Amino acid sequence: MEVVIVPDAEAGGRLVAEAVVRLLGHRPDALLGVATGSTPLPVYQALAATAAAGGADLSRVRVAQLDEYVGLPAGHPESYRSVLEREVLAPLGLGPEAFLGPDSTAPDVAAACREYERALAAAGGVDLQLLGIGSDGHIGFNEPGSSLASRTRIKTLTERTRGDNARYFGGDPGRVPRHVITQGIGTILEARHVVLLATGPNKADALAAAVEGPLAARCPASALQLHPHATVVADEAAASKLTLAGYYRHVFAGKPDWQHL
Ligand SMILES: N[C@@H]1[C@@H](O)[C@H](O)[C@@H](COP(=O)(O)O)O[C@@H]1O
Repeated sequence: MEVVIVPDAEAGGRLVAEAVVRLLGHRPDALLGVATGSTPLPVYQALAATAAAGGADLSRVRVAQLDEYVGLPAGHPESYRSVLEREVLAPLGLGPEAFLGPDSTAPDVAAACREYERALAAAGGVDLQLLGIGSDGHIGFNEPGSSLASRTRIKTLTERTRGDNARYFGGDPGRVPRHVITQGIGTILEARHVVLLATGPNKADALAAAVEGPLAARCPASALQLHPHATVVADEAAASKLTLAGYYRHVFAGKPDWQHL
């Protein structure tokens, strides 16, 4: 796992956007796995700015959803599909044909999860998966205790995650859906490159457990230790509890020009 410590969220966004642009240079129709939450926003903003300046052709890129609430009506402004339409598809100039996601309003949600797995495989798999990290170490909506081999399925949110996400529901954790669909940890690990972003002091404990703790279902993000091409991009605050931070900085500072993220 490569750990890159950046001065702030914007610098992290630029770095990851550069990796996406490089990927699109040799795979213009790459399938980009996109996460919601506040953390990846600087990536989407940097990508949109690069495209607007003529530095990237996003016309053929495709995006795949990581997770979704269950129980919100189609088109609800806080459904992750709506969020991704606002924060990713619209700024990148992509239409609905570029989008892959599970149907969380299907009468048979379990079948919709299986169907989404099939759709991801039929699309050739995810080339680069962007991830944030929950304060409890979750990735996607794989809460602590999730099987490290799990596939796309229904999960129940912890009260902590409902509390963290209450800010999108008028501050009321009771309005945050209890159930969600998430790509499984096994699904996420099939992406060819996984990039986890972490910013802010409230991610420091989770990030330390993910990067330097034991591989354990207790911290779902620790599963990235198994991935052959995983990159962690963290700001100083999120990286503040990494005991090997000095080594990570040393590695990145001495990285050969030809070796990209
Ligand atoms: N399901 C999402 C995750 O994909 C995201 O990583 C996490 C952190 O969000 P934020 O980046 O806003 O801290 O929130 C939600 O629970």
